[in-house]
Amino acid sequence: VSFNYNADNNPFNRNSGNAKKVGVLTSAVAGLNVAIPNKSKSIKDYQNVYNDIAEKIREEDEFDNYIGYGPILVRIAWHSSGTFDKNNMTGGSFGGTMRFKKEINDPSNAGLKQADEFLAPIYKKHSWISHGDLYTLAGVTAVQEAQGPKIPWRPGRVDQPENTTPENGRLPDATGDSSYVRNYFGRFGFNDTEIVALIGAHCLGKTHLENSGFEGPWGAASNVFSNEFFVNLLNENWKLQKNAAGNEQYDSPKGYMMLPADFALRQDNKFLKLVKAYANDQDLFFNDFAKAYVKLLESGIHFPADQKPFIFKTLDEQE
Ligand code: HEM
Repeated sequence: VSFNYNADNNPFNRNSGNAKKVGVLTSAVAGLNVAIPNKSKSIKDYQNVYNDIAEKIREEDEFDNYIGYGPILVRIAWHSSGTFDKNNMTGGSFGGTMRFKKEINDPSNAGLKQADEFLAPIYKKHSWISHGDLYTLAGVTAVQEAQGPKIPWRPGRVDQPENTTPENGRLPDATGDSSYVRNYFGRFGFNDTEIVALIGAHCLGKTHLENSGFEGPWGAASNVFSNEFFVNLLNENWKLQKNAAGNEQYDSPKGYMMLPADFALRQDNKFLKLVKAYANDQDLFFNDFAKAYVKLLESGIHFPADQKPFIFKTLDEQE
């Protein structure tokens, strides 16, 4: 693959017309955004950002009835990446466009302003970092600090102007069935393993009536990253019922919930096989999740071959 500065001859390049102005290197072949790591920054600088996010998660542990900010940071990292469309190479985490009103006000992003506000002082202190790097690094920090797997992470996303903000409506519909879910993630090029592993992130946090029209947590340990989502999906006694907003969700006697799109993983034989494998083997889940999450956060971005990923230490490992 060769790269050049002239984005104007690439019909798929969303920076067409202003790429020269903002100085972004783009791939003439694939339409990928090329990461430009800040040469004056080392892993130490990014570990400092990681530590500030991690310490703030610890300090503000009362958020959302003591679930804390971890889950909502994982969600903002995923939603800032989840706008990617490989068919026209638009959207994704590269441009940091979640910082603009149009994207943060997408009904699918309801509630994520709280994550943005949480990150504002971190950005103020480390204002050399791009928004795309900050949102994705926050998602990496949150998974690791919740005792999840190590997530190798690469910097170099570059803030893009407001007119590159993708249109609303690119995030998934929680009422979808298994073919909807498979088809939706096909837009990123994800296979069944990647799809099922990614949705296992629903071990974290909860749904909120005021955000999504659904209510309740997926399990008991909402701020610990584990395979509990899969264990509960298989073993709880689920009942489809209408919630207070009039939307159908699956509820269990223990007070857990599943979205129709979560439950779809039980209703398709190929998905179900993976659900069982992850319920039986947390290490397998951690391994597959880490790979798929990296791919999600890097959707639409080309990283130069010599750009080695950073692996951050957790706060516990630094004590
Ligand atoms: C079919 C795909 C998916 C659907 C339909 C879906 C839908 C939802 C919905 C409706 C909520 C509740 C939002 C609220 O009411 O506050 C939610 C929360 C969440 N989602 Fe997903 N999601 C999907 C995939 C993912 C993926 C791929 C990840 C991450 C890798 C993820 C991570 C989370 C997390 C951590 C929360 C909890 C946020 C909190 O506690 O505030 N989800 N999701």
